Amino acid sequence: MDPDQHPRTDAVPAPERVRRGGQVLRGEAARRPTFDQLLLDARHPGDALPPAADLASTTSEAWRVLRIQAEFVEGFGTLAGIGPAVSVFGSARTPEDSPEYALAREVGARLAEAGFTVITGGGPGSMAAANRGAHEAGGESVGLGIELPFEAGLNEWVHVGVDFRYFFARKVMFLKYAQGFVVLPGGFGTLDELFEALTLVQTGTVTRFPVVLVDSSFWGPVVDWIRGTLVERGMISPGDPEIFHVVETAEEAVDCVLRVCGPGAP
Ligand SMILES: C/C(=C\CNc1ncnc2c1ncn2[C@@H]1O[C@H](COP(=O)(O)O)[C@@H](O)[C@H]1O)CO
Repeated sequence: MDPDQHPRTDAVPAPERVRRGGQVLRGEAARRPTFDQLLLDARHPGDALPPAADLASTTSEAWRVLRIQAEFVEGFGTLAGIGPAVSVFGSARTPEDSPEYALAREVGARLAEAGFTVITGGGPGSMAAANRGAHEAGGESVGLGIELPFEAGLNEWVHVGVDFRYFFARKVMFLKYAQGFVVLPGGFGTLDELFEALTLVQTGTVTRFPVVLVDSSFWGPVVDWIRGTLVERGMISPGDPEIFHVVETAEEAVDCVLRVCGPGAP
């Protein structure tokens, strides 16, 4: 179904103005679902079209494939020249006056000083802090934004930004252009990005890829569960917890990245 003809979503109140790729939507039109919702959310009526609408629906699905392809082309084209990079993940909700924000900012700065481009989700909170740190340290700051049902936009510290419509296309970019991940305290989004990275290393899809968790007071219970329950119940191999490293400070995080994948790494 063409997004222009799609019924609006009631998931969130209509914001003033949103962007959908090249479109700018205002008022009631801003309640239309995002491209990712149209693709993935089974509640949308496009999934239960009557037979007469099948042809139109099929044609529209085919066009969607091209839009997805275009997203990869744009991402590859924009990021191809960025040099050694580290992706930093963390909460979108981190307040600017919090210790977590200061930590993310220092991580961004130290990564930039070590010669890494800093890639984040381009949003607010810890993402903005890491981009800000990289910017302030004179480094390169990349934001891979995502179109959400509400207006978000790239934070002001992003030098090179790409706005994605599809989460899965964006996730490929985080990984393809980074030499490692630094994971700060965060919620579902951060956990999703962490476990994706762990799975890819575990399955040998990516190798020599440091995954560094910062702040054991936050990550401790997750790490205990992984090292305890997951290993004891045979859900992962005893060596799998070695895929990630837990550190306390921004300095240790960058040292750890350099140890695993830096110029002098084994
Ligand atoms: C919640 C708010 C804005 C959300 N905006 C986002 N912009 C870009 N990337 C995002 C956003 N929200 C989540 N992400 C991705 O997930 C991670 C953070 O998620 P968490 O659940 O907050 O841990 C982050 O690394 C992003 O890649 C308005 O404040």
